[in-house]
Amino acid sequence: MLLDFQIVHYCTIMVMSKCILSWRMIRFVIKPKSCTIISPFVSALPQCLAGHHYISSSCGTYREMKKNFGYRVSPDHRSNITPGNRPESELSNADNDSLVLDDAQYAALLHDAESFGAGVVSKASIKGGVMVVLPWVKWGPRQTLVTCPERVLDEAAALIGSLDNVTLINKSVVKVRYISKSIVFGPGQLEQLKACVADLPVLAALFVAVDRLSRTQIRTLERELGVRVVDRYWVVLSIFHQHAKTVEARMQVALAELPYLRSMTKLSTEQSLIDQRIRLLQMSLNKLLRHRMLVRNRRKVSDLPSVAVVGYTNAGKTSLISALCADGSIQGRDQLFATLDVTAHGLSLPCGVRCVLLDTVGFIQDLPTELVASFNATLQDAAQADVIIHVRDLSHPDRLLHHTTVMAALYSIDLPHTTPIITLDNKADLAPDLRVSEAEQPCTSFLLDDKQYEKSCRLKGHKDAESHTANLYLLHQLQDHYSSTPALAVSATTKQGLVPVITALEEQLLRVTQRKLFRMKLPTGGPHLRALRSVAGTPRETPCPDDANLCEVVAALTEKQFAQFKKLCSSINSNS
Ligand SMILES: Nc1nc2c(ncn2[C@@H]2O[C@H](COP(=O)(O)OP(=O)(O)OP(=O)(O)O)[C@@H](O)[C@H]2O)c(=O)[nH]1
Ligand SMILES: [Mg+2]
Repeated sequence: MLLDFQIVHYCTIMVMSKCILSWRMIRFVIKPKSCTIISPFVSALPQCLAGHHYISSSCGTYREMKKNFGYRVSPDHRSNITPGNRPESELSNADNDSLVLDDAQYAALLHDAESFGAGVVSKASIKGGVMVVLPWVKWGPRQTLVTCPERVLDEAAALIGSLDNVTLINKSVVKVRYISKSIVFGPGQLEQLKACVADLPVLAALFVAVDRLSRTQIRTLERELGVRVVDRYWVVLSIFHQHAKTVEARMQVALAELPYLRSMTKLSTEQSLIDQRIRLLQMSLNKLLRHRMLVRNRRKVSDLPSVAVVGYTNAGKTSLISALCADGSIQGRDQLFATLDVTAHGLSLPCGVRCVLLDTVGFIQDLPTELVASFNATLQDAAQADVIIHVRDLSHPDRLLHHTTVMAALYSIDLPHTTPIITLDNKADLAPDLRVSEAEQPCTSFLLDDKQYEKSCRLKGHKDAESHTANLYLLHQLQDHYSSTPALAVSATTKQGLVPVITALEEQLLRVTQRKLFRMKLPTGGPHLRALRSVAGTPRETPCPDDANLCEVVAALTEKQFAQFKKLCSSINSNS
């Protein structure tokens, strides 16, 4: 989990630039050893939900949701789902779309996919005490200045803390000069580790906190130390296993597991069996991808904007959604990757526009590309969101690294540079002195466009530079980017700073959906008001203080909706 030079270089290129490079091109050009995972994003939202406030709890039966959203709601939310009141006409419209999988096809797909990708890591799960060792490269191009070993070690320990049935019994940093393909620690360090392991008789496994260990490295360490050795990829996969509730999430985890298992076996029969399972699983996922795309297109027609809430794991995404939607049933948890199944939550903005907040899986630094690739089906949904809310943990000492990781992940999914990103510094209650003065600043940023990218390509020269100087230079670039990104200070716990967030969200949604705010006075309960409701959902209505028969209405309308409303009004006027 070292943020080595390559990664820093990669992140910086991403942060300072990007957009004309696709993810594949970036991999080709700079060969990052690892990257960041963003996970199930869903933006498939049906028109029929426009009249509901909380999508996760009141948008129809579970079956209907699955059919119309293109994904399942988290099981935690199932009990909250009550029969909805979708008009029949909308149901049949949706069902007529023969390209979208129907309920039975969808269930069959998920059933097959689940059996192709039946848990692998879970079979070899560990129970008991775990010791964490972080090999830290102290000098050279692989050195990182963005974070420090203690903080990286803390994150590794937090990963262990997020696993059920496992307890952390020891953690330490071992400074190394380099990590070779077969050797992680030098002979002296290995001897020290042996002594340490011998002193811990209850030890179930040793977690070597690097993103990925080779089969040879694992074998050598296990032989020398006499204890099971796992790497960061394995630990994250195990957390995913334990936290993934829906079949879709499990499918994607399985797709990440199988190549891992393949790399750990030498037997060709086992390898070909795994290859076959990967192919079948990939086919199922491709079908799911196509299905999602169709449902997403349908959503575009439905005019219900989506907002992807993204951020580093444990930054407070779920808690923020809970605070914004005032929904106590959504609970954040102090665990890494607590959210692994995407859920959608309806939010009514003061202007009357409804949008959907998508709670997503957190990002984390240094995860191998296979894990990212396996989540491709849902990554694409993130790129389609109308607005991104980036939640940062202001109280975290590694906030610069977290910010970089998330930005790199957003670039990697080819997020259009026109998509507004509202950055929030959450947990401001824990760090009251930071960023407070910046609350008044504009709070939206965008990814850089192609021209800006080209301009920033001067970074090329730094490959040749002295590694430490280059690392320092890159660190400064990252710091500049971090501090120049406008952000709003909030606290999901104390609800401080939520009003500016709503205002910023409203402003961006009106802009991206090309709506304008109209204020008018209409007769209370009259046909004009009904006409407005029929085109604009639920506009904001308040009784008029100077006339009891009128109400003041604020509605956000597109040009098309406004023309419709005008037409309806003229026919009402001509009839009366
Ligand atoms: N003090 C404080 N704690 C917060 C705040 N927001 C979230 N937390 C806590 O931070 C922890 C993580 O919150 P979550 O909402 O689960 O974070 P997340 O980003 O959804 O995490 P993952 O789903 O695991 O990626 C929980 O213990 C929350 O109670 C905040 O504003 N202030
Ligand atoms: Mg969460």
